[in-house]
Amino acid sequence: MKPFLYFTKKIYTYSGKVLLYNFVGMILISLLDGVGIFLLIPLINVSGIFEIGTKEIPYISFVFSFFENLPNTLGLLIILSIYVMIVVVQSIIHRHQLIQNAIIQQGFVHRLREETYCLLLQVNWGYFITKRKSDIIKTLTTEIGKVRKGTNLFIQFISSQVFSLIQVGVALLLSPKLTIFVLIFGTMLLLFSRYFIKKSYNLGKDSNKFSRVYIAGITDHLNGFKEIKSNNIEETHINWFRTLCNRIEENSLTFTKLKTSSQLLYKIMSAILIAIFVFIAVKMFKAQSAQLMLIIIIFSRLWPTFSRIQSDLEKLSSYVPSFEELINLQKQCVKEREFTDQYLDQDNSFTLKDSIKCKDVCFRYSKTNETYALKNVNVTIPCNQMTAIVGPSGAGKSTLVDLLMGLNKPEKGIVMVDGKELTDKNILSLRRSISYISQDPFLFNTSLRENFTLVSPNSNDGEIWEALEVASAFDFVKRLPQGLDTIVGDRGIWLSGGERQRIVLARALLRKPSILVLDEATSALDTENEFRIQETLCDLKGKITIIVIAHRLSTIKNADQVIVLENGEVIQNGGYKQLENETKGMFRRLVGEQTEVGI
Ligand SMILES: Nc1ncnc2c1ncn2[C@@H]1O[C@H](COP(=O)(O)OP(=O)(O)OP(=O)(O)O)[C@@H](O)[C@H]1O
Repeated sequence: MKPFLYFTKKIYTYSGKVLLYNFVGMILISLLDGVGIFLLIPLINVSGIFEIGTKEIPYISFVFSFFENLPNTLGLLIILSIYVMIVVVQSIIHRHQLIQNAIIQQGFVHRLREETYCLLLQVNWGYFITKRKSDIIKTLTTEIGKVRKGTNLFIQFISSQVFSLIQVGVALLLSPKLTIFVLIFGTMLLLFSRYFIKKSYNLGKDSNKFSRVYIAGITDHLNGFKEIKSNNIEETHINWFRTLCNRIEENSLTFTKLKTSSQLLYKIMSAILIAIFVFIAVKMFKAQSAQLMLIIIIFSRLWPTFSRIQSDLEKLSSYVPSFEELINLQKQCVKEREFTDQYLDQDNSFTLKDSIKCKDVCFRYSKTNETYALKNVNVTIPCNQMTAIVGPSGAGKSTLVDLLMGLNKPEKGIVMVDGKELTDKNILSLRRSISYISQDPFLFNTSLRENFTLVSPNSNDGEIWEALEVASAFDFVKRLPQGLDTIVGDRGIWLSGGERQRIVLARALLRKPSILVLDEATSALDTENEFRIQETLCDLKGKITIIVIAHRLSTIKNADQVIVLENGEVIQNGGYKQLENETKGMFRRLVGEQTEVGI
């Protein structure tokens, strides 16, 4: 119940009074439906199919006697006119209500998507890397869709409960004993149906689990498509897929069986009860036609209500896991939010004037993990110079860079920017002045031009070509038949690794950053292009601050400072030449190894 109230409150906050009008509309439609049914009694009387003694029907018998006193044809015409009017009014309200409902629902789901997506983009990096991307995609697509359906069903459910209450009230006026009898049996059956509701919830949970495994699996397989093809392991993946699809099919069939079983049970119970009741009424209490009519009307209107409640509750229960999943994601995002609103409007005109410093910095990815990724790190990155970070794989190079950019926060120690501690107050300004290129250069699946303008919206073609020139990408882009309009494929797959790296470098430079961070960003370049990039970086020295992580040491020959990391600790720090001359240092060993293998 709680998750539904949570989203109903949200839908009300979004739509306001329109939701209430819609709610009233739904009740009105049901009421008119009820009135239409009651019209049956005078209709039967007037049409002369058979005579119902309407005087025995309490409270409303005067309405029926009004028709009885009219000439037959006139009575019939009036009743049929009222019937047509009711249907027309009901249909108009229904149409209006459906349109309003669609507007509210679409707007609500739009809001919900946007809200969740914004929350997601505001979480801290540490939390994000613990989440599986496919799970997030699933919540943002499938689960939000189910939440929309579930919320709509819940609102309909509540409105039909209001109408049921009105029906019960009318039925109590007409025949209290009979109504109480129906209510007692109905409630007993509803209690009995707890089994079905619980089962539906569990099936809903299973269905969510299967869809999570399904989306995650497909994403993994598509990402590793080349590995699958080149290692000829398609069969293994097809088998995995087949087994999962079988389980999804089974889950869906089990749900249908459950739903139909409960409905079957209700229908059988309802037929047996009506039969018993009519038999007792006719044979033992010699009920008159009007009373019989009442029994049939009350049963036929009230009993399906219980059946509907039961089936709605089952459906709603199957949606609960989706509600829980979305609420959990939103709550986690709020908890893991990187900044509060007050820090989002930071001045973006930051330029590094002195240095970024790490003072006694310690960091580990999880508090439960004993190993620190960085231990007592003390380094200074001077402004407008080139600093290289080197070390064996897993030494902590990327972790250190993430800390310098404020993506990770130190567990102990501080990071200082121009003498001020890096906190929520200045982190965004710092990041706005950084251009970062990762180990795995990423391009959006669109044209080259759009890849530039998405990052730097005000740049024109001239500036883009300039940046391409600086990044040694001018010639190859010029040769492409579509030039800047070339589409690059998923993550830029239609370009070679080296071409991708040069485009990403050009894109980073186009932003005219104050700090340029390259995390293994030139590893795929050939010697000629690497040399040209080295020259570019050399030209940029003195104008911007450059931080380079590189395994290939030739890339960092021009570095002003080299920081050598091992097992999370800084083991050497100094100029390239200085460290090369330290005979016992790791750096000299690394240089030696690379010279030997000719890197
Ligand atoms: N998200 C993470 N969760 C847990 N541990 C991590 C995570 N990322 C990195 N680590 C661990 O932190 C240590 C440092 O990793 P980091 O990526 O900084 O190394 P690196 O020097 O950049 O390595 P490489 O040169 O291979 O990229 C490694 O032991 C790694 O296993």
